[in-house]
Amino acid sequence: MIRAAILGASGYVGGELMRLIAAHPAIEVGVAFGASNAGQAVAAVHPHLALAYPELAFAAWDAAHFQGCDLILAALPHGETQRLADELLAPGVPLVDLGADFRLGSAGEYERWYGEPHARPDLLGRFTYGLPEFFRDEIKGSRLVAAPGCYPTAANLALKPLVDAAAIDGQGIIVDAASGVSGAGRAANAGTHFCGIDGSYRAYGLIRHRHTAEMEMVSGAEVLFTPHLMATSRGILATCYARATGPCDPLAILREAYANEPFVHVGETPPETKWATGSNAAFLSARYDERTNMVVALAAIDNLGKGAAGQMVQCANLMLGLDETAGLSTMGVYP
Ligand SMILES: NC(=O)C1=CN([C@@H]2O[C@H](COP(=O)(O)OP(=O)(O)OC[C@H]3O[C@@H](n4cnc5c(N)ncnc54)[C@H](OP(=O)(O)O)[C@@H]3O)[C@@H](O)[C@H]2O)C=CC1
Ligand SMILES: CC(=O)N[C@@H](CCC(=O)OP(=O)(O)O)C(=O)O
Repeated sequence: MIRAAILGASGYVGGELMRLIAAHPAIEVGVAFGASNAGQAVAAVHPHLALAYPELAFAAWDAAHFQGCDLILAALPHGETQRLADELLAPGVPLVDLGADFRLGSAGEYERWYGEPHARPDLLGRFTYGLPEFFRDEIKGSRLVAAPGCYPTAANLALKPLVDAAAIDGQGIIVDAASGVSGAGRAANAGTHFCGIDGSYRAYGLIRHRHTAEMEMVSGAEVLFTPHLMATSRGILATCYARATGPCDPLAILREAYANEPFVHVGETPPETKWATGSNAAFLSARYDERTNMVVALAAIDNLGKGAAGQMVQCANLMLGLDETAGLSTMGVYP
């Protein structure tokens, strides 16, 4: 078995990673870092994992724990992987980072969108962007992968084939996407606790949400992105609007682009977030409107699945030469 070290194991993504790895045929948890809960049983923070990890406890941060690990999976707040970079790279084992630290192409772009200078610009060029549907071969040959998170994954899956086929204008694309509250991480604040979200629906991060950068970098188009928070635990639905370059069949373009993709389903029915819950699946649809000459393209994923932990496992499988789908489900939990 490949032994994985998990950073941020006490977080929502960390918990989902451990849930997936518990059922993975070739990967097991070597060490689960969770400094704030060091010494406590994993089940004290993730009770749903009690049967899967009856004896495992969270470890305090210590790079010595990497000894005997063959894979590092980092699910830390952005900034943390830059800070720990030397220790994470020292073991020389594959690293999948889900934070935003190494996703953008340049230190300038990082500073522009994250509002702080990049601490390790020397390493930026060494990471591959971990969206397998577009960068599979590069991921296979990489030791360092920066996996994208939920909003950019959903938007880019819906948009990139349409931009590449020149079916839509690359200027002025609008992405409205709604996220379940787990997208904001484990710690509640006034905006994310029950009373802040129950029975309500709101936009946030207007004009300058940092995920705009990854949407533009991967799709190659100009994007105006508005995230929304919906009163559910999991799920992302991205609804993308673009001016068509002429009459087109966007559904056919998406079907062809993803015909051989194990985790992407393209269908006529507008997708729902619930279809993807607990899985690594992405459900897409699209339409052309003759009246307005616009295309609308939709993507639904589980923010913790294809938008986070599932994506990390899919990348790790590719990097390790395993079956890409190992340990990952294509089926949501429904109803
Ligand atoms: N939630 C989601 O749907 C998605 C999240 N992401 C990204 O994945 C990463 C993890 O997200 P998520 O699991 O939701 O986050 P959480 O806040 O739920 O968990 C983060 C974990 O990181 C650890 N940590 C280490 N250093 C710090 C620090 N300086 N400040 C706060 N926590 C720290 C904490 O554990 P401890 O203190 O015990 O070390 C904590 O449990 C983030 O970069 C996030 O943006 C990306 C895609 C989707
Ligand atoms: C609902 C919610 O708050 N979502 C988060 C996105 C979390 C995430 O995916 O962050 P990274 O991909 O940058 O790691 C947000 O909008 O900031």
